[in-house]
Amino acid sequence: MIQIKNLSKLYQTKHQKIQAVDNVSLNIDHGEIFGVIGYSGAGKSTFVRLINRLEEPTEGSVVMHDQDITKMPANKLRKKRQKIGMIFQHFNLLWSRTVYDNIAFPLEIAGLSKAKRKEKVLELIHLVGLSGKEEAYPSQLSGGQKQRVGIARALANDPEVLLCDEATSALDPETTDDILDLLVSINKRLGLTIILITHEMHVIQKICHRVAVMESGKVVETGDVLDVFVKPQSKTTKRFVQQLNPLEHEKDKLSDFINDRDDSEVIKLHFIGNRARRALISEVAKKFDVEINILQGSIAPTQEGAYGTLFIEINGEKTILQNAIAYMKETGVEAEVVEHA
Ligand SMILES: Nc1ncnc2c1ncn2[C@@H]1O[C@H](COP(=O)(O)OP(=O)(O)OP(=O)(O)O)[C@@H](O)[C@H]1O
Repeated sequence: MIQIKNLSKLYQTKHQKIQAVDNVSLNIDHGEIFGVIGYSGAGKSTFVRLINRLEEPTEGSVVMHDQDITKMPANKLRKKRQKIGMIFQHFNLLWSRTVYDNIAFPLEIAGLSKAKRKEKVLELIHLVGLSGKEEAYPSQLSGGQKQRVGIARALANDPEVLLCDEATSALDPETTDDILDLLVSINKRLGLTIILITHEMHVIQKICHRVAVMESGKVVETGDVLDVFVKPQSKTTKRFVQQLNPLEHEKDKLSDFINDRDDSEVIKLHFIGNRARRALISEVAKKFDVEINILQGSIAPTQEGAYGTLFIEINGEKTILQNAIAYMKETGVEAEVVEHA
């Protein structure tokens, strides 16, 4: 487990003090994919760099497998860092070295023999799907391939933790998905703990088990990804969740499709996990004397199951309508009545 306690970073420039990370405390479990999301300037990069002490904290501690990283002397820290892999938005590859030599680099530093290096590098190249590209230079690779090299290099010394600093932000959506799939498969195959920072909720939705939302250096919300999606508490989290369903915050757009009769209600349904498979709408329509108009909906897979939202307008006699809504709530599907214009 990684225990982060009261971690803070204050930058003091000539003209101002910036509290980049402000008293952050988190526990990250072994083998989980933990996401940190925030807008630009929230303190995400600083936070992730405090974990491996690329930045020195002003206060607080980072305890990784019972070792306090913040108190380690330089030589011990150097050794420990070999067990903390890191990948970056702009890959940070050595441009004059081939794919093979980039991946071999951390193994050279760790003092592995040439034969051992070769064995490990070829295994990693296979793992990240770059077989055949051993002799290519970074300039001859696509963005996704460059990041695969970055991942292989980060895994060279069998790390306990992989830190990902906006690792997919420079990639197109399709390549982003490929890299995220690769991270999930590495997490499963190697049981590797992954901490990733991002400003995209899609990344959190697709691969994270838990998420922390950062704002002005503080963690304003944290929890299981599905819980945070269904019941976002802070304003910032709500904005991030809306990224997944951009139409949702444009409620006035919905109103174009609403009949808005006296005997109608607009309901937002949240389907979580296996409940997303239930044919709830046809069930309700058969069971109750109501009419249901589907306004809009979306569904997204997460690591903990599917998460879907559906906006419906439901018409019927008042008591029947209330009974139908109560029935939907009883099934465990979150149903909230939406105020509309
Ligand atoms: N070396 C530094 N010296 C002074 N201020 C810094 C330094 N690094 C970061 N900051 C400031 O700390 C705050 C947090 O920056 P940080 O890069 O951690 O945020 P972020 O959430 O990663 O944003 P982005 O996604 O834009 O990189 C910002 O106000 C930034 O200007």
